[in-house]
Amino acid sequence: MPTRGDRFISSLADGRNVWLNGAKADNLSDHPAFQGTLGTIKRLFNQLDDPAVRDHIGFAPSGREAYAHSSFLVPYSAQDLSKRSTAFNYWAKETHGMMSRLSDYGRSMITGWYAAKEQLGKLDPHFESKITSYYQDARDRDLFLTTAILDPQIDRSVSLDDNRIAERFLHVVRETSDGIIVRGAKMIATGAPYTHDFIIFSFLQFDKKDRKHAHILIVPANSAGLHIVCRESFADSREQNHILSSRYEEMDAVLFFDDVFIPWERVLLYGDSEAVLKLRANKTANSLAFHQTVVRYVSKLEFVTGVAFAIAEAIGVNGYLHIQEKLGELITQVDTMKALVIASETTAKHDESGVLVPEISFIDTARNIGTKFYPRAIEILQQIGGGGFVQTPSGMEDFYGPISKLMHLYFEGASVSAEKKIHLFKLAWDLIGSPLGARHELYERFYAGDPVRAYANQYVKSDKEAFTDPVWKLLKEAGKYGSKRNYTYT
Ligand SMILES: Cc1cc2nc3c(=O)[nH]c(=O)nc-3n(C[C@H](O)[C@H](O)[C@H](O)COP(=O)(O)OP(=O)(O)OC[C@H]3O[C@@H](n4cnc5c(N)ncnc54)[C@H](O)[C@@H]3O)c2cc1C
Repeated sequence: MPTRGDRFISSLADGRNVWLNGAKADNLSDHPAFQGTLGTIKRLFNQLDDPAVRDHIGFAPSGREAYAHSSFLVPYSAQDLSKRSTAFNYWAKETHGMMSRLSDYGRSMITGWYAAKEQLGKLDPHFESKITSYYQDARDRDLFLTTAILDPQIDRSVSLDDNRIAERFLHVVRETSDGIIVRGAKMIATGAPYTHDFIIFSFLQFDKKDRKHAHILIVPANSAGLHIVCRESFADSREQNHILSSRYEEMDAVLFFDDVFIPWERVLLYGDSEAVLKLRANKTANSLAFHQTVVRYVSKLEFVTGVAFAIAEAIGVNGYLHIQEKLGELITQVDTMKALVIASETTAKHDESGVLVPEISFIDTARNIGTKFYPRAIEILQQIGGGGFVQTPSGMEDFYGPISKLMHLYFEGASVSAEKKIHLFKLAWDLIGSPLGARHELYERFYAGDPVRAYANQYVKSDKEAFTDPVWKLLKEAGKYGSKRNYTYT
């Protein structure tokens, strides 16, 4: 009997248009660009049917025997929230924080919209029934989801008032009694080649007149006219040399919508720019989804820290003060991120529908600070390993023969054999110097949106008087008691 993972793999043979290196990639599970990653996902999916671990990752929805992933669990209690967190943490640990879009992010967004359906139902009379049936379908059929939110990077200095932009950003070209037809493009969808459905909306600040661009859609990956255009693959099947690239290449893609039909039941909102902005900003969905990103991030920082410790020990530099200072800095990163996760969970509050929502201000802080932590962590790794990363040969096994003895002699480390040291440095190079490693640094800088505007937004959204009142109060008191001059503050 096929396993859940097998069913996931075979479901991808559904006629989707995945483009790689100028050609259509048909058999994804056998394709060198995808097979390692699909093997990883298959293993994770199978865990949901393994009695030894499934309770860490999933739950049995009422009336069903089969487990669903806990990203579909609507949290009403601290226990539910902790179950979600445990599930995110479990898959993140299994993949060393390197797979950011195992669909638990997209699934959490759908779960949030479903959980807040009564409030959100005010935006559109059909929203509640659409999101309810989609949520149940996605949960019970293990649908793999990802988001594609950004509009194509053509010319960021102009807006929809420019026709060149308006025509290329995703918009509705026709409405029929069965649905809408959309044209345009979206960047970037991580995990796109093996996703079932894309959650599509825009970061644009819409005007009322932008109704054709204002929509929130769920688009099946095999929709006719949809092209999934992948970047160059960073997968490398040489497991010993590229452990991370061989199993965690998530793939990013641009989506071309060449007149794609979307049935009304998958059009969550359309035409009302204000309603779209409200749904997009929904705190319940955003908190549940963003919570996953931060839990995942902790695992990644822990992994980088582990690699840094191992490198420092392997070459005997861990006794130097400045190395210890840098290793200590990595621990402060891990602890800061963990503390923010704990803070977001312990200060969670119930929304109007009784859903227990993690505190988003701590999550925003974690996502923002994370854009600086990861590049710094990689910099520390470089400072610790120095030239060791580029002296590493292809692998000891390639050198069995006349210089084998010399290899063992000269590649030996302070505390490890030459073989172990080479493996460790190759793993670290995959993290800091391979195409996959470079992509990860970019990812952590940008996945949560433009970091500059995200930081600025924390100021814009803040309760400014809570900060400035004590300042004015102190000045007022000082004027009254501490100065001969007569200040008058109003
Ligand atoms: C590896 C990777 C994977 C990703 N995966 C996904 C995904 O799965 N789903 C998804 O939806 N998105 C994904 N993203 C996209 C991500 O959300 C965007 O990269 C991010 O929001 C920044 O947008 P942009 O890349 O279009 O940069 P731009 O908005 O084009 O910004 C480029 C630079 O110009 C500046 N700039 C541009 N416009 C302005 C302005 N108006 N005001 C001030 N400064 C400006 C920015 O500060 C930045 O420095 C991914 C990104 C990366 C790098």
